[in-house]
Amino acid sequence: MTRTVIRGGLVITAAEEVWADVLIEGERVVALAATGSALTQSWTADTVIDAAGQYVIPGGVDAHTHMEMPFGGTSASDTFETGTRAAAWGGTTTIVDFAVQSVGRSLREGLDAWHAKADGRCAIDYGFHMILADVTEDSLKEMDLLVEEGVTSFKLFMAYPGVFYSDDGKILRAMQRCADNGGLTMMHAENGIAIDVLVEQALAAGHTDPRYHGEVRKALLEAEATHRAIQLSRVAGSPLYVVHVSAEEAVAELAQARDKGLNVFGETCPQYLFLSTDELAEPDFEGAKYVCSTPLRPREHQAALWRGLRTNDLSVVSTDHCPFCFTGQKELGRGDFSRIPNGLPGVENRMDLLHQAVVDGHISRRRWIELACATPARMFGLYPRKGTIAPGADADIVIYDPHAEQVISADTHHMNVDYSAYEGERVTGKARTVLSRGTVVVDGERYLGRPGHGRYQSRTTCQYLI
Ligand SMILES: NC(=O)NCCC(=O)O
Ligand SMILES: [Zn+2]
Ligand SMILES: [Zn+2]
Repeated sequence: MTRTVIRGGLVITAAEEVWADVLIEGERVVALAATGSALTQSWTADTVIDAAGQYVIPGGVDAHTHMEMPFGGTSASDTFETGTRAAAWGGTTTIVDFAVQSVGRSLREGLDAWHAKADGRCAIDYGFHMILADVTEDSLKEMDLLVEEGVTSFKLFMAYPGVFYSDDGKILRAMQRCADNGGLTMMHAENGIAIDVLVEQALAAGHTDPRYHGEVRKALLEAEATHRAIQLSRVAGSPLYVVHVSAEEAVAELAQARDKGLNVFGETCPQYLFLSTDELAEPDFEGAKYVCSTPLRPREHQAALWRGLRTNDLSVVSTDHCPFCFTGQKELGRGDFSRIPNGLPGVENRMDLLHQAVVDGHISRRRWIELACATPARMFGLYPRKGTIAPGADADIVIYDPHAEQVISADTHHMNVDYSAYEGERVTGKARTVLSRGTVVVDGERYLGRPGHGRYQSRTTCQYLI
């Protein structure tokens, strides 16, 4: 079995920071010991990676991606091959993507379709959540089978009527099922019925520009849906994970629920922390690049998000990576903002943007790892195989240079999309060497990974419940 030693770095996990050497055998971490100790001196290895002056962190776990998802009359532009390669470049070594049930079809068909897209193509490890687009007696029964086979989380939509939307009755039934089978309900919490009225009224008034996307998808309608989702989950007795939280008022709903000791969790995304309605209002239809749902909010909301990340009212930062090219895809919505495909690229940028948050003093180094690696792994049943560096864990490890300076740009990124949402953003820190299950997949400017290295991850149920 190949032995690799990573020497001299600062190992950072959610629990501690320690100057330690890491011994890897094959695909797993087998030991950690203080740098320079007699024990580590005795370790022999086929490969020695010098991490002096660097951080040694667990590979990122991005629990919210949409590779090649059909949406808005087109398909997300990253395939599993290109998207997972870009993730690796950015220091993410596991994604959990959303398989989609089509209306009138079974969950099994949806899941099989996602395996067909992903299997044999991913550069890094991957798992699936299931989007419930059609809650029926049959699909409710199927949920139990999926949980048994390791698809343990289900996304429901209070938004997008006629596409993914479920009414409260369907949501309650799915939540009740999760209460029985241990699944975790993930909620897109926006009042889509009310939003559609406002969309119609905005278009009728000639308000067609991308910025109106932000105006009709009101913070109060995110907060209302978040509140309703929480009450429904209480009635059902099931845990709840609210995805892509962007509004201060929604964070307040989560905080109130969590103060009661409920198993209610929140996720936010870098776009809500670093971008705002200022970008959505860019002229010449450029704002379309920033159309996603929930929408970007006025900058004043960001303080509540950062606070939530510190207090754990928000527990996870995922990307909701759902890229659409500006040319030919976002352009579908010229003259009608409601036809702009919803979603932003970001799977490559998350670890760096969150490190910038460390540099800026918003969060600590350990909290960075907790939000981006450990908690998503726990939340979605991947821990401690993923999300930490410890004996027995998969050797998904990033040697991270905390002093590297970079400017984010579409000219240099690896995502298959023709713009960057963070174009020109200066960040300090960069993944230097990335290991996926013991294999070096990125080494400086060299990509050494391959499609098919990534392995499907069957997941246990949520390990984060109170
Ligand atoms: N978020 C977004 O705009 N697109 C992806 C689909 C979703 O997560 O709702
Ligand atoms: Zn969503
Ligand atoms: Zn999403």
